Amino acid sequence: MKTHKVEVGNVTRELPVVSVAPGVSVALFNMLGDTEVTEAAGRELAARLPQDVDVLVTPEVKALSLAHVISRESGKPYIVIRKTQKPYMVDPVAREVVSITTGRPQLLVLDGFDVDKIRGKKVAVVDDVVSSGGTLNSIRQIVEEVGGEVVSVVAVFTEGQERPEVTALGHLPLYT
Ligand SMILES: Nc1ncnc2[nH]cnc12
Repeated sequence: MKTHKVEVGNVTRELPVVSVAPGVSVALFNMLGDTEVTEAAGRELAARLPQDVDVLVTPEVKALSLAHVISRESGKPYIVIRKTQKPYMVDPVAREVVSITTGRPQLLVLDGFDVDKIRGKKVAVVDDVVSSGGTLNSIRQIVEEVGGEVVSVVAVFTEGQERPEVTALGHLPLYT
């Protein structure tokens, strides 16, 4: 199988290059279950986080453990944007986004319970890979709708096009 070598802090990995749509392949980066990479990436990104950030916001599920490490290292709390609306949510705020890895529309939902933790706050969005920017745009809309301000975006990798607004540890090619 074709692979793509990456370095995250002092850790290296060979990412498998997999097809996600006809004519489109990605170097698949999945931190789930990879303690070493999650810890290395979290420490590196926490060190790059602007001081004035109040709260981290992350989409479930692949970036969740990364947000935990950045939170622990920086002392900033984090909020998780869910992919499904739960019956226990109070006045949820939702946006749809098309995911590059699934090709299907996906829901992003902020529990109304978390709105007060974002309103009037400076937010850093935490993600594993920023590719098309669709997830990022939807999260930005949700944050702004509830009165927060996205002042920083941190991700382990950007992918495809250059994204100077994203603080990342590396860049992945998009194979088309
Ligand atoms: N290369 C990649 N690995 C994992 N998730 C992704 N989402 C978009 N691109 C990705």
